[in-house]
Amino acid sequence: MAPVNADIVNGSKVTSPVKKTLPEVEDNGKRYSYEMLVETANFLLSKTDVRPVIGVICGSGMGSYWNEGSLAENISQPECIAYEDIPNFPISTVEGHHGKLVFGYISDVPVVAMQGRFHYYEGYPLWKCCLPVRVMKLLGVKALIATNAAGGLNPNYKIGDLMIVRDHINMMGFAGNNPLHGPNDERFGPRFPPMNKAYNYEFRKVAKEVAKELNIDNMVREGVYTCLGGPNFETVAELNMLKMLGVDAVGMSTVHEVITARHCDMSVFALSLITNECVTSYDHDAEANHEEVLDVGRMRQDILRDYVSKLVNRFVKYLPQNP
Ligand SMILES: O=P(O)(O)O[C@@H]1C[C@H](O)[C@@H](CO)O1
Ligand code: HPA
Repeated sequence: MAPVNADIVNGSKVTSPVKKTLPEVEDNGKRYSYEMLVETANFLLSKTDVRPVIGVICGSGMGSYWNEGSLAENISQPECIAYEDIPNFPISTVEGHHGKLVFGYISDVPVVAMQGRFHYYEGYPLWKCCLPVRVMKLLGVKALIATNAAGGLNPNYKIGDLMIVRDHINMMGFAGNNPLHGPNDERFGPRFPPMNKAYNYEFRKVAKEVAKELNIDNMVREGVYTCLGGPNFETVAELNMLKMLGVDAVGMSTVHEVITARHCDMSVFALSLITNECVTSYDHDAEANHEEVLDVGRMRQDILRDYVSKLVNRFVKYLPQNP
């Protein structure tokens, strides 16, 4: 029998979305202490003079790469630090997620942006996916803006719409998989944090006002997001179940980041870009795919950049002041 060529499948060259080999993606039960994250934060503070007050996580195709016109491109005086150069940081493995922290200014507000996030399906445990959120907290960040690409389950949503996240359903948490699972360090937050005000009311109100000012309110919705483990897209039966539960948009991120941010008392705003229609009927031919997700991200990058920039500018006045 001829030896198997790992690069060739069904006669064609494999174009794997994994762009980097993972040295050790498993956590092996090892958790990072508060002191290790302080070390990470101090390393970053020694590399830049920017003292960010807002953190932005760029979702798939939503500034997760450095593209002319993207949200990340709109950061002025940018100082980039690759994840692989940051002590204790994971690395990005997903196509369209660059793997850099960008320090700089949006609308004159000091920010730090993640160009590329970490997903559970990459092999990282949830606490490690959310490690950057805790690092942001230690850097002095007071508010998190998490963006994501998501499938539209609400039948009124169209591809290219933006959904302000009003609330989430933590499906993975129902099965006991939670970023706060394990020993609690009170220096970050309480053992039992509330989640009924996870998505800041003022931020959502302002976001709807800004949508009107930018004349994009016809494409801005507000709804409920859920995160599944991925990496496969959902079955028809799964989507119909989620629809019955009141989910408007389905993705593979954000929920655990928001839980981590709220645990350490950061204010949160989240925005989903509807990149595809969720297929809820067996008669439907369409199949979800990552290329479409990235394409819609590119299609909406100008609107998203302008929207998030204005939001940053307006959110500042709602940030908690130092005691
Ligand atoms: O990082 P986000 O949540 O924006 O990425 C979504 C979920 C998967 O990673 C990917 C699927 O295309 O897009
Ligand atoms: N399902 C899950 N995650 C996604 C989708 C989807 O349809 N689109 C973009 N990310």
